[in-house]
Amino acid sequence: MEVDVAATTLGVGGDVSSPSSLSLLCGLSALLVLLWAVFRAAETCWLRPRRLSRALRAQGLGGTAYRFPAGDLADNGWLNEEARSKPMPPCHDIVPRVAPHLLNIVKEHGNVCITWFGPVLRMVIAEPKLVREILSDKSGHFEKFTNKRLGKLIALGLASYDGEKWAMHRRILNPAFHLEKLKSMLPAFSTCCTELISSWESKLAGSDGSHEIDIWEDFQNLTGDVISRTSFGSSFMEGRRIFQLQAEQAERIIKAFQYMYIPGYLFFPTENNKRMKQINREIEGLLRGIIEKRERAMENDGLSSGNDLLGLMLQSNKESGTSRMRMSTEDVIEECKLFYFAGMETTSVLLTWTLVVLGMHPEWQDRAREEVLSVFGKDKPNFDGLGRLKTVTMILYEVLRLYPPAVTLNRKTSRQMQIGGITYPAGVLLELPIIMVHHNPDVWGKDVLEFKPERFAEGISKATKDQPVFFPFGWGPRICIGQNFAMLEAKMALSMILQRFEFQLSPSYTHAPYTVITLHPQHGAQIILKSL
Ligand code: HEM
Repeated sequence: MEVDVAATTLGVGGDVSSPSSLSLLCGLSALLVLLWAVFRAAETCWLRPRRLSRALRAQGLGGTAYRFPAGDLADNGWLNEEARSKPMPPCHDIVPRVAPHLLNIVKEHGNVCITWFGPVLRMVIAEPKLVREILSDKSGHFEKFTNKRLGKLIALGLASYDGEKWAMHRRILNPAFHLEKLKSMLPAFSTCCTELISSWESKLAGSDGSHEIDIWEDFQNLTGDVISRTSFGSSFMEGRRIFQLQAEQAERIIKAFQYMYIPGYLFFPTENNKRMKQINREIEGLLRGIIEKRERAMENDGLSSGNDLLGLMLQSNKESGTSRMRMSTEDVIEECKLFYFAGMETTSVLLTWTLVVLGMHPEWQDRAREEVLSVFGKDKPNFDGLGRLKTVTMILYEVLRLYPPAVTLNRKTSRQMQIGGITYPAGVLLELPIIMVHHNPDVWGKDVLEFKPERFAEGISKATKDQPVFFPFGWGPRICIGQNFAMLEAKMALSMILQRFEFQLSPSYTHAPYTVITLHPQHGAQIILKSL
């Protein structure tokens, strides 16, 4: 009998179901997968970045890897123990502390340069005009870059989509943020602020007339409550639970973030990874419950969708035409998750720095209070009055300039394109350090590091020498959808505080801004409150 040795060895033409052939097939497949994985890793981490780097360097661009201060990157982003323990004077020159890595690179290589985050190549673009050009995105060819797996654990939604999906979501969400709709949410804002004020008043009642308070935590609770009430109306208690879970999730994400350049890291069965997935499941379950309950009420009982963000979003979705032009329940869940992530911490950061800065500059605190009392007296602030607060608006803008909650923004080139005379291949990640643009003396003047709300006396467009380069809420088509919401909330809270209290920084306060996704006060924000 003749045996086809080659066919048998390879399992071709032989009995493929025999154990040895099967294991050979499995072995071959595993080898192919391994080869593919090695190729992908080499392509992503080595070949592609090097190709991009060569193309950019050939045009005269310089750069180096991020040089962090030596030491751990463990629990707070970029600062090591030594840098962390050093208090900084209460000045507003915070870039060396919050973005030393970017400052070093830009100092050495100029406002447009190459850098590396692990194996990932990024372009740092700190040139104000170019940042504006990129955010304006006239060509429509810039994309966001989001780690979709990590994003899913936080929130995907509007902020991470591109192209048609983004346009559809933005169109559906826009009506919920119109000023008229925000006006109807004002009672929710003032209810939450009243709760905060009452808790401060009761602390003061048991004291000798002044009391130290850490506003950082209080403002996070306030803005979390505002999002819960304005998003979910009567279901806001479930909203509160979501907000607690989201807060824990944010901390865990930060822990995971430092390992994210390891391929497949989120699949490792670490304690942190497992808990993040568990939290995400619980949040999604709660949100699905709230959404389905609301949809049932709208369909079966003919109830109106309500004037909260969820109701307005569902209503707008319903009116959006065919199902292809509508969001699915999963999409709505992601958008609700995003409201917390995009809207809670950013606004609490703004309020915190505002009180800290007004503690450093009591003359502006007095001016703001005078204005608030002249518009509202001791009455509850109303929508029209909040729109007339000029000094308060100037103060909030100046705080957003010096302490932008989102320190850097990012984009990706979706195809080859020219920016500032340089040709960028497709797929280049662009890091836009907003904080450096906001602290650039060439556009803001020599007094750039001083707190001078008067630079906004004639609005944003006149605050800088040339075109506006004020980007706390981004710019262009992807400008923050919640900016009016946030400004209204901040004005309401600040007005109610100024009506009742005066405050100064506590001696126990250490000025230590640092970035953990947004710009936090590292050691809290302790102020001393006195009743007026
Ligand atoms: C002081 C408070 C806030 C600040 C500083 C802020 C900042 C920003 C910035 C800088 C962007 C643009 C990101 C980019 O271009 O890459 C953005 C987008 C966004 N923000 Fe805000 N935000 C604030 C409050 C809010 C609130 C209260 C909400 C919702 C309740 C919100 C929801 C969003 C959403 C959904 C986007 C994505 C928009 C899009 O991509 O089309 N933000 N925000």
